[in-house]
Amino acid sequence: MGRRAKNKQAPPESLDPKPEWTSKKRLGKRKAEADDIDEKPSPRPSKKVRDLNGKGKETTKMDRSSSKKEGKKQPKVVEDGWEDVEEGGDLKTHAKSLFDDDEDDELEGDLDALAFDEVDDDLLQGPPQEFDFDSDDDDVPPPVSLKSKKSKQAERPRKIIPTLSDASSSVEDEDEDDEPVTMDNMAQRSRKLEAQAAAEAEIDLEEAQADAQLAEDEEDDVDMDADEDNNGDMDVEPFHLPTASEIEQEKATGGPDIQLVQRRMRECVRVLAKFNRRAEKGRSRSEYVDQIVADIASYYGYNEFLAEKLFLLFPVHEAIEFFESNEAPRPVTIRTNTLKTRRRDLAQGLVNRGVNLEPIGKWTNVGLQVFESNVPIGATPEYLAGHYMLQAASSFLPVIALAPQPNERVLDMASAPGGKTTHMAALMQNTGVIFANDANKTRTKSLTANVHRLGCKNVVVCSYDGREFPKVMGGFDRVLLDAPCSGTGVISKDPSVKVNKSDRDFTLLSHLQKQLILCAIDSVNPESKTGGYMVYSTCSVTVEENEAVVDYALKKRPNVKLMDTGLEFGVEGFTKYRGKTFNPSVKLTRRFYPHVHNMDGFFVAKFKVEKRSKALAVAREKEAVEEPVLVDEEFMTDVIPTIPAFKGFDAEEDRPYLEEAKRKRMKAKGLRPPPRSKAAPPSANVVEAEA
Ligand SMILES: C[S@@+](CC[C@H](N)C(=O)[O-])C[C@H]1O[C@@H](n2cnc3c(N)ncnc32)[C@H](O)[C@@H]1O
Repeated sequence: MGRRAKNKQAPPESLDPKPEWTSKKRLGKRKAEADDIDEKPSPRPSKKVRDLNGKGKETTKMDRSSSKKEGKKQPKVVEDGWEDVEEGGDLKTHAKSLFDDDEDDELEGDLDALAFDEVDDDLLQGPPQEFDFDSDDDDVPPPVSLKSKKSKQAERPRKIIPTLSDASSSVEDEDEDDEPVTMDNMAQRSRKLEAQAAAEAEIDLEEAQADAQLAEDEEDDVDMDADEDNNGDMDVEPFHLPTASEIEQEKATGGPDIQLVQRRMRECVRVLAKFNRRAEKGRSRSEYVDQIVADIASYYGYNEFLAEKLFLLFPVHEAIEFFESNEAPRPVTIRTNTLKTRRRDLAQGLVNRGVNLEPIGKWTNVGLQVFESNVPIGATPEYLAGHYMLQAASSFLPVIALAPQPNERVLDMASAPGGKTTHMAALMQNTGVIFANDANKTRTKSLTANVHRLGCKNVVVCSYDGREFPKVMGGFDRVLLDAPCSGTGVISKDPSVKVNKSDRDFTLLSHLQKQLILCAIDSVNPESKTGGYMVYSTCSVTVEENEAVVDYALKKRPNVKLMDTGLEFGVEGFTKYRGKTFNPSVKLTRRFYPHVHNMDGFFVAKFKVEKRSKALAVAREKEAVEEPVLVDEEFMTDVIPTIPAFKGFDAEEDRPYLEEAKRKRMKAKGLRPPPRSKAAPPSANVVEAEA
């Protein structure tokens, strides 16, 4: 679809009130059918996802408000406490004062000069090349106007596992959402939302307690499980996994019925939660896992390989939440370009055009979340004047973690189309120098366009393979490697990821990422007076693109260590994953998930680079050795039992242990061990007695 078409406001969709799940639809084509919108209005409120501003805002907000705000409202501009803050300042302090009532009168620049009374959408869209809608994951403007998101939301499949939080999808919020956000009511609404957040926290606590109670009740409820349906009714047919021939038959008849798949997923979740009690006799855990993965793949339209890879990242119940969240769009967010304006002024200008927006949250002093707009948000005069960048909230994170300082020398190793480069330029107040590199020359065009549009004067654009650094240049105070990745964190934006990634892609990507991360580290000046940092990020959630890459870097470069990212939220990185153990410090990395943080899936790791020295290498090696090593029980026989007051080896005493160890080793190699000698085999009791 061309850009023009993408930006055009979609005509209102008619929503047939026929319940979505009454139709006997077959799976597979569900996402592709245009008439789905008519057929499947969501029968209940969309899932509420906790917003990062801590206000408990819901993604459904856009839906509700969009229908209410048809007229071109021109809210009057008032002094409402949109106190803007210096980029790079103390975020926490500024966050506190974000909605204070003292107004900063000093206006920089005059937006009126740009103000258009009537905005002609088509005119504003202009020729395609004027806008950077390049395919970068982070900085893609909404493909259609905000209003059309409404129909996309309505398309969302019903949740498989309803949670308590769904029930609390607040009715109370609706009154508030009826009202457009204006400069008048913004501070007041913010306070209200914060109160709601507190209430939500309480609800969460109650939910957790209720869950705990439920778990306890389930313990006592042994016999009921077998015949209960999801509503607790006793007379439904007990669930059984389909046999191979039943599956064959399903395939022959065009795939399973959607309701059947839903029920099967629900039941598999239930069984896997308490396998020993609920599984059918003779069925293994892996059979249930295989079934639920196959059903997830067909229900949500993934290839089975990726469905399994993503499924395994989470506890079963949470995995469904993750897949669900990929079906809903993330909030549309913009980043104020503080080189040209202040957030308050930008918000004022956009509100005047009928844009419904709010600050994203306290963790950023430049982000705005757009709920609804009468004008295409990627083509307002403010956009064209470079006052903001359309940018996913998640893509602010690596820049915040890197925290580039004025007058530094910075490398953005994979930078197109420049969302993060231009953010860094703003934090550096257009001082110092940023080398914005991208291997893809074509993509550097949109990077250059953004650099110009946003008025960044400290950026040098270049196009090398990142693996050529630091040979081409090095000695940077800070380096950002926002690595090329599979995009498993941005599936809601690019659903093609669901089917176009194979095992080989992940292997190749992980390999490239490992090469790039070493080059990024080596490009840092360890003697930098102000920095010496490297941030690695991806918009993917897979372990091989994230923790495994970071762990590899730690192993290969003893002169680096992981640091706290400084980000206020996010889930700790994995230190163990499916039999792999990573350096314990990998838990300092941060993961971000759509179903938890209501932003794209993302990963951020921050490294401090020190001077290479032999002593450091030895120290790191020692640290690594001193870490507890998990040994498979199979090999435990090689370990000499710890005996208090150990007085040295006694060959005769140790013989049974050594013999036993030898027997096990031989068995492991498939050899037949010799019969045991007459000496008693070692046992814990013997050791204790001897001790
Ligand atoms: C996730 S995108 C970067 C997004 C960018 N940081 C931003 O915020 O706008 C990854 C980029 O890596 C580039 N890339 C791929 N392989 C590369 C390589 N070997 N060296 C440098 N850049 C590469 C791609 O062209 C792509 O633009």
